[in-house]
Amino acid sequence: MKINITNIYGMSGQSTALIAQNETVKIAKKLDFHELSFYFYNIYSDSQGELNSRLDGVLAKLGYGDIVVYQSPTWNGREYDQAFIRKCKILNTKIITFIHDVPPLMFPSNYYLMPEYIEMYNQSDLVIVPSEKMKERLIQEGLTVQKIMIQGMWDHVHEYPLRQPVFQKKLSFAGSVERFEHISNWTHTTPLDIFSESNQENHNPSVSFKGWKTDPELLFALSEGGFGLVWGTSENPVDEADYYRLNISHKVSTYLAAGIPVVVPSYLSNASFIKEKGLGYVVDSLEEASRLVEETTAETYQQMVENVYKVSYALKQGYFTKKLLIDAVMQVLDI
Ligand SMILES: O=c1ccn([C@@H]2O[C@H](COP(=O)(O)OP(=O)(O)O)[C@@H](O)[C@H]2O)c(=O)[nH]1
Repeated sequence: MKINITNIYGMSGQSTALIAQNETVKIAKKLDFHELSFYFYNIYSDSQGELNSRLDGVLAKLGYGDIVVYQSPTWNGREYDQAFIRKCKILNTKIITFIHDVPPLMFPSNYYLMPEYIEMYNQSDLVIVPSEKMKERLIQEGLTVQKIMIQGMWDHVHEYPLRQPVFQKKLSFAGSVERFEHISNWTHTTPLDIFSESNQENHNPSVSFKGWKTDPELLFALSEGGFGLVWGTSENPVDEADYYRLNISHKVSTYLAAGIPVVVPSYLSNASFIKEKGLGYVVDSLEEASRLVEETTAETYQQMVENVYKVSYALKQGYFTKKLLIDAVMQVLDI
């Protein structure tokens, strides 16, 4: 019996979906998982026969009774994922569905697809969901799988030599200004560095655009000091779409892996972890975010950096994912 894990290729290197799946596989390989690779393409250009042959190629190494960790979705459309699951079932594999994103919840226009996604999830022996809130939501939608695990945190694996963060009253935001549009209009006291692709001309003196950085560049720049800001797609939390509350944020892990404390909205699904471990501030508005950073003393900052250091080690080594994957496999094996 082998343990396999799916992966995706062919998307833009700036796609967080691709980064998250690739990173999970990098960690899983350290645990001797075998990779099943999907290419991102327009599946509607395939006939049924072509799609079938393509999947047979992907599954060539899959053995009867193996375990498959299916990183969901493949982003090739539900028909592709459904065909993949059917093939896994023919080989009597045990399926661990690792839900990264739930397309019917991401965009209201896709909500009608929910029954089909729930049906796919229900074929699993175990489901990994990002948060407790997502678990509750999917159960409401009809999820019946008995074994459900909560992911809670992304890892951010790296071995870059970074700096020792220095106390600065500064915030950094690493995320697309197209998606988090309001962030460029930041008007609060604390200066904000934005790491994003952007063609906007910047006339805002409180904001400094740093451009899109590669992973080592980004982590090095963040490690200089200050705080990492996490915020949803709406400036006002009451307007925030449900999805950001159900998911877990990648940038939280990026900041922590760079060694800096974070400022996160109270609706973030893992806000309580940030609070309990003293990794930064949990706030209800951007005004509060700026105010708390302004009020921070050098001693408080140093204490936070020390707290972050321990979590940072775990994230850099991929411990959250390793633990999750090992626990998931043990559970489907009833050990
Ligand atoms: O200059 C940049 C800015 C962002 N990122 C990556 O993009 C992620 C943020 O993606 P997203 O905004 O989708 O994260 P989330 O909304 O989940 O926090 C970060 O964690 C980084 O890994 C990067 O590599 N370079």
